[in-house]
Amino acid sequence: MMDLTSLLVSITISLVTFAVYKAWRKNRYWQERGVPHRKPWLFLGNKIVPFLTKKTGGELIAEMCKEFPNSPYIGGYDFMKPILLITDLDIIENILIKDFMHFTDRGFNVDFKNRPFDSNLFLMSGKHWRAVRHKLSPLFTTGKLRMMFDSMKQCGDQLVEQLEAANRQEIEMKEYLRCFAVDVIGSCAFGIDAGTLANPKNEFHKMAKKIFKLDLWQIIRLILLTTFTPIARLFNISINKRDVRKYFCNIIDETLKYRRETEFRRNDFVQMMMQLQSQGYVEIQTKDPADYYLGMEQSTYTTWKYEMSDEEITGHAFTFLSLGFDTLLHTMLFALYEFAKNLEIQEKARQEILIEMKSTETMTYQTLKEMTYLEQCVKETLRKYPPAQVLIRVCTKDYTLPDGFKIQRGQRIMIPIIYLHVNPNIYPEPERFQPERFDPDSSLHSCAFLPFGNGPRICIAMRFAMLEIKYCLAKLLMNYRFQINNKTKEPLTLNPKALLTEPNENIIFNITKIE
Ligand code: HEM
Repeated sequence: MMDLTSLLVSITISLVTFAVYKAWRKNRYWQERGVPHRKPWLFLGNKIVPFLTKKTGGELIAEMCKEFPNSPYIGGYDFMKPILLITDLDIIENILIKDFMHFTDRGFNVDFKNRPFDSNLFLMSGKHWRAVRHKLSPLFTTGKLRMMFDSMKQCGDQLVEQLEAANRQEIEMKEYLRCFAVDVIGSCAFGIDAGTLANPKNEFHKMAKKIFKLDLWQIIRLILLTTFTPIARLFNISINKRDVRKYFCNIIDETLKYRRETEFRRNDFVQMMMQLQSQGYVEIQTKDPADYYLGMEQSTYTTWKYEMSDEEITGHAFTFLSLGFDTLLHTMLFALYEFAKNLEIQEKARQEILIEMKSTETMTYQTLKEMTYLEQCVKETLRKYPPAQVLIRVCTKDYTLPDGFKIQRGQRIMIPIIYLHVNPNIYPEPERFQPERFDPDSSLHSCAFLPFGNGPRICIAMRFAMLEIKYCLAKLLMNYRFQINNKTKEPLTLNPKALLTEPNENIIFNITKIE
């Protein structure tokens, strides 16, 4: 009779053999469909955790795309999940814009019903996303941006005051820019004076910095949420760190309570969301109760009512906060770096700013709008250093590509922004910083420049982000000249441990005050 040890050994061997066979079968997915792909590793797919390499996840994906320059789409494996990478601009346009109804979601599976504090437009799907997007879009109209501009200006004045107080010629701008961005979003999202420019060591700044800090547990959480979604749901995994969420939720709760009790009003996201909440529910007409609004072939309509709760307001305010500084801070930092490397471009941008400022006492929303060359410089920065390196979609309704290839419902799609933005066929000499690429009369494909995505799921805060970046750069260029200090280690590389694009090296500037 077989003893217990032999039994356990045979069971283990059988299980391992079965797992290896399953992984091997999965790894043949693209081969069986005739889609060009790089050979995956067993269980790990193509994405060897960026921690083990010196490249970011996006750079690894771009390398794969470069291997097949003539293919409009490429197969890849995220662990054992097949992903389809799209590189052809016309197909991208169809997916993001024209045939959006087949690709409405990003494929996260977050349980918002039981975790309203995790409410995050980026992660939402289907009818829930549509209702919330509809509710939140009015937060970013021109009128609202003009109102927020005043808060930005106060922070800009403080930024220059702090730089003057530091009175240094050799400076790392990163922490100053972070404090500026944290104070702006603190003011615009919650209506509070976060005070980080005045006191960079305060708790608000400490917690804000932690949001995007990738530790091992955060990486595991992200892998579970993106690749093993049923497990994430089963264990009620949250994308946010517990202490960070608790800290900011308390602030927002207190703000809501205070405003209700005192009827105090302020032009910020919290206030605007309270107003939207008091306007009542959004009614969404959907055709198929099983597949919500994607079931276009169904003939019966159903109505779904969506109302925003206090917990959701907190969740959205927290989302705005978390997305509202790392993206902006690094774009401003990379822009200053490029200005410091390209002194003629820096001077041209400064002259434009000074000319626009001649006819006005202080900088206004309108003056900033007239600074078109500065805007081109920001766009060129976002081309070279897109904060998000890929766009994500999931196929929500079966779809056929122009060549007859069928994308099945549930298929995950990635659009490698980081590859498109340095493709020499789209942008000749991609390494050069050349704001002229974005001249108003240049004819770029609608999906060649995607730092904010495109289509109905484009970044909801794009105009807010552009406004803040332009304002901060204009304020700095008016007051200082920037050059690279030779202690900066070049060429710059990207930090493989960061979720968003950021430099691995400390960028040190020599700054000179303009009298
Ligand atoms: C330079 C700054 C920023 C960049 C480059 C950026 C980029 C992006 C990108 C690439 C997406 C996905 C778009 C798509 O899938 O098509 C996105 C979505 C989003 N962004 Fe931004 N973003 C920036 C700043 C901000 C700020 C400041 C906020 C909030 C105040 C914000 C809030 C959001 C939200 C809520 C979404 C989800 C939209 C939806 O799914 O409907 N972003 N952003």
